Formats: sequence, C-alpha cells, structure tokens
Amino acid sequence: MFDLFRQVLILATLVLLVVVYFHKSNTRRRSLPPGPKPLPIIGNVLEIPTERSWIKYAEWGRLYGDVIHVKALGQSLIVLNSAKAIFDLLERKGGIYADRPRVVMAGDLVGWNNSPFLGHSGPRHKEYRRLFTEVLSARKVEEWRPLQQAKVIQLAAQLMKSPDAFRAHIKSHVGNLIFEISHGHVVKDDSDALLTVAQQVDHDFAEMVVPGAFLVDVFPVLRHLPSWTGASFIQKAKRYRETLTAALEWPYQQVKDQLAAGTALPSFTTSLIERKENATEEDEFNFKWASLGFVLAGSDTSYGSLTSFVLAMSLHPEVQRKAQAEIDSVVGASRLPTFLDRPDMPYVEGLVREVYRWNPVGPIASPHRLTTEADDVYRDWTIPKGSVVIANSWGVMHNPEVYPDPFEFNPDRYILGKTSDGIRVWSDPLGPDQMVNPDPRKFAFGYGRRICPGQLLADDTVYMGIVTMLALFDIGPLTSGKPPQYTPNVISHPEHFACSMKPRSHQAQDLVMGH
Ligand code: HEM
Repeated sequence: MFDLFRQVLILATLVLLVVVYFHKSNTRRRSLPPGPKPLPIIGNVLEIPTERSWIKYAEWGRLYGDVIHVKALGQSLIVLNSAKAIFDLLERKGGIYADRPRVVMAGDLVGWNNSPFLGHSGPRHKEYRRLFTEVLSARKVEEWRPLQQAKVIQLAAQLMKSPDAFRAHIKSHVGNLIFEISHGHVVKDDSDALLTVAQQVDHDFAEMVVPGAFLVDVFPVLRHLPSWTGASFIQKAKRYRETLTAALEWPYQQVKDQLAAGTALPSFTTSLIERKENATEEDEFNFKWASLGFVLAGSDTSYGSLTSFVLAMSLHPEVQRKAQAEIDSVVGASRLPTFLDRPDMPYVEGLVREVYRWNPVGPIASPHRLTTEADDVYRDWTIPKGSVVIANSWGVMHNPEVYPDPFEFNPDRYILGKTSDGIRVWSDPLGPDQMVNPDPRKFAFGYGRRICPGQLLADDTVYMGIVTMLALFDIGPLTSGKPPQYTPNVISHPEHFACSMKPRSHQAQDLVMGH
C-alpha cells in the first residue's frame, strides 16, 4: 500500500514537472517577439544573412512586424525595424542596451575589446565617451573649421589635377584631416608611416569582422587550441596584434616627443596629455585607444559619405544643377563656400541629409547588447537577457511610410515650407516616432550610449566636402557602365565606379590654384 502510494506520488510529481516545463517554455516562446521559425539547435543560422543583412531584415519587418526575434546557435538576436522601437529600447532604455556583443577573434584574441567601439560597457567605455565629449562638442568642433576649409582646398586642387583618381583623393583628404585633428600629424604623402600602419589596422579589422570569416567566432571554444596546432587564426591573430600595437604606440609616442620638443600642433591627443599632469598607466592606455579610435572610426565613414555623394551626383544631374544654382546665388563665383553659408542653403542642406539617408554608411549602426540580470520586457514581449540588438537604420530610412519614395534621391523632401517672410522652416515637430521625412542624422549616426561621438565633426567634413565639390566641379555622368553596388558589411560604401569630374569654369580653377 505504502509502495503504491509512493509510486503514485512520484508519477504525479513527474507529470507536474513535465506540465510546468512545457507551460514555461510555451509561455516563453509565446512572449518572444515574432520572427522566422527556428530549427532545433541551430535556430535561424541558415537564414541570417551574412551580407547586406539590412535588406533581409527589412523584408522580415514587412512579414513579422517592427520587432523581430531570431536565434543563432542559442544566441537571441532582436532586430528593430522602426524608429519607435529603436528609440524606445536603445535611447530610452539606453543604460541596459549599451553593451557590444562578444567578438572572439577581433575582440578577445587581437585586443579590440579595449577599443571605444567594440569595448564592453563599463567604466573604461564611460571614460572614452568623456574624453570624446570634451573635444567633440559643438564649440570645440567649430575650432577645427579653418583646418577643414584649408584641407578641402587641397582636395579640390588634387581633383583638378587628376579627377579620375577622385576616390583616392577623397580617401587621403579625409585620412589627413582626421589625423591632423586627432594627433596633430601632418601627412606628407601616401607613403607616410603612421598613415600606412593605421590603414593596415583598418584593413585587418574589416577582414576580421566579416561574419563567418573566422570559425573561432562561431565556436568560441576553439580559442583554447594551443599555438603548436598551427591553426591559421592563431597566426593571424598574432600578426594583427603586432600591427595594432604599432598603431597604438607610434602616433602617441610622436605626440609625446613633439610636446617635449615644443613642436606639437594642437590636437585631440595633445589636449588629453596636457590636461592630465600625472597620467597613470591606465590613463595613457585610454588616451592611446581613444586617439586611435578617433582616426579609425572617423576616416572610412566620412570617406563613404563623400564617395556616395559623388555617385549620387553622377546619377542625378538635375539635383546637382539645382544645388549649384543655390550655391551660385548665395556664394557667387568669386569666393568659396564657407560654414557661415550653410543656413542660407536649404537645398544643399537637404542634399547633405539625402546623402546620409540614401545609402547610409552604417546601415545597421553597430550591434548593441542587452545587459541585465533578468530578461527585459517590451510591449508584450520578452527580450531575453544577453540579446544582441540590431537597429536596422537602413530599413527605417527606406520605409515608404517614413520617407515616401525612399529610393529617390530627393533633397526637397526635407523642405517643409516657407514662413511669410520667405525664410524656410526646418523643424521636426513630431519627433522621430511619427514624422514623415525626419532628419536622417537621427538614424545615420547610431543610438543611445553608443551614438557616434564624432557626429558634429563628421557633419562638418561631409558638408564642406559636398559644398566645395558642387561649387567647383560638374560631376558625372558615370563612365563605368551600371551604377555600382555598395559594399555588403557594417560599413558600407560604393564599390568601384568611374565618373567624369570637370571644373565648372576658369574662375573655379583660379579660386583653387590661387590659394
Ligand atoms: C559620416 C561619418 C560618420 C558616420 C556616418 C558615423 C556613424 C557611426 C555609427 C552608425 C556608429 C555606431 C553607433 C551605434 O552603435 O549605435 C558610430 C560609432 C562611433 N563613431 Fe562614428 N560615424 C562617422 C564619423 C565619425 C568620426 C569623424 C569620428 C571621430 C571621432 C567617429 C567616432 C566614432 C566612435 C568612437 C564610435 C564608437 C562609439 C561607441 O561605441 O561608444 N565617427 N559612428
């Protein structure tokens, strides 16, 4: 009798456990945001795109809604396809969505975990942000405007000499400008040792973060393989680390030497060193990373926007002519445009915004990660702790409900109307949640505690490059056949293309060559 009672009790307990288990897992499954059905164990790995993921994410958005859950080998991925969801999570709850996902090869093995952009949220990342804020505020950025203006004339001179090499000229222009602002380093030519090492590091980094490039990122346990196995990722990690160390040390040491010799030019790095009298080892570690981060994060991105602009002008002569007419009426032909002209040129302003939106340099910003002890809750859904969160900025900027006819390049979309005294009105009255044609800079520069700290500086570089090229050159048409594709990864710019670029007049040539 006692035995029977015990057996019934055990059976009942088992049944209860099974019921509770299924109830729990059902509740969980029900409460996750919708998304494509995962396969057992591997989840949605086979469906998650490794290239131009933003296009697939937008497609999923139309099928499942603006918040999507997908799973890859046990890792939850949340894709946000609307401004509302992005701002609700990454901005309003920014404190818990500020981390970056773990990247084994670039982060753990090569050392990019210490960088401002891949580094985890925490005291060091806060310190980087503080250092950037000090030198990249609106007031500080204005101090670099004379340099921006001087450098853009050098760019124009190069473009007049060899217009076919416009991509190379834009690349050196942006690289030189950023290096001078970051380290006071004046790049003499393309063989410059500091520029070369920074470019090599940039190249290595791009290679490492291509999804699936290294198996160790898919199976982190491989990182424990001993070096005698000769695994190629171990050799590569060593080589990448050595170049990275050089890029961190050389430019920083040069600034220190120049400061000691009294020859240092004003720069981000000089101001960091000068402000802290007895810098500790930890301080210096942070200064080196912040300075290198400045160079790396600033160059390729601004380059991407400016080449995208050249492509847009090659494809849209009518937009170009309208912008040039505005510049001619505000600036005239006897001087070059300045920063002071910007508020008087709403069409050019719209054109700059359209460059950010049309083919954004950061189509999915950079992945964020949720760090909480427990799952988060959004609307009726559970967002599992540790989720990687992707803001599909491209998706928002190509949603016809937010930007009607999103594939058109139309600067007029931002011009809302004129007041009675003829001054054009620029306003975003409803905020990013509801507005039609909101300022795309809200999406192009990322979000929350990871928002691009160089936004104002970048916007000056992009505006100055665009307005100067428009004032001086007739750009286009394409001479390389079909419009190019854009590169398929996190930083996206036009692949190779060629176009005509001719000075607009003799006066334009004199303005540049006379400087
Ligand atoms: C047109 C030019 C630029 C564009 C479109 C751009 C865009 C972005 C985007 C989308 C992010 C990711 C934000 C996120 O994860 O939510 C980012 C991060 C970052 N950007 Fe920029 N950026 C540009 C230029 C610059 C410049 C000139 C600097 C120089 C200081 C810079 C420094 C950084 C840094 C350090 C981060 C990492 C921030 C962090 O993780 O806390 N960027 N940028």
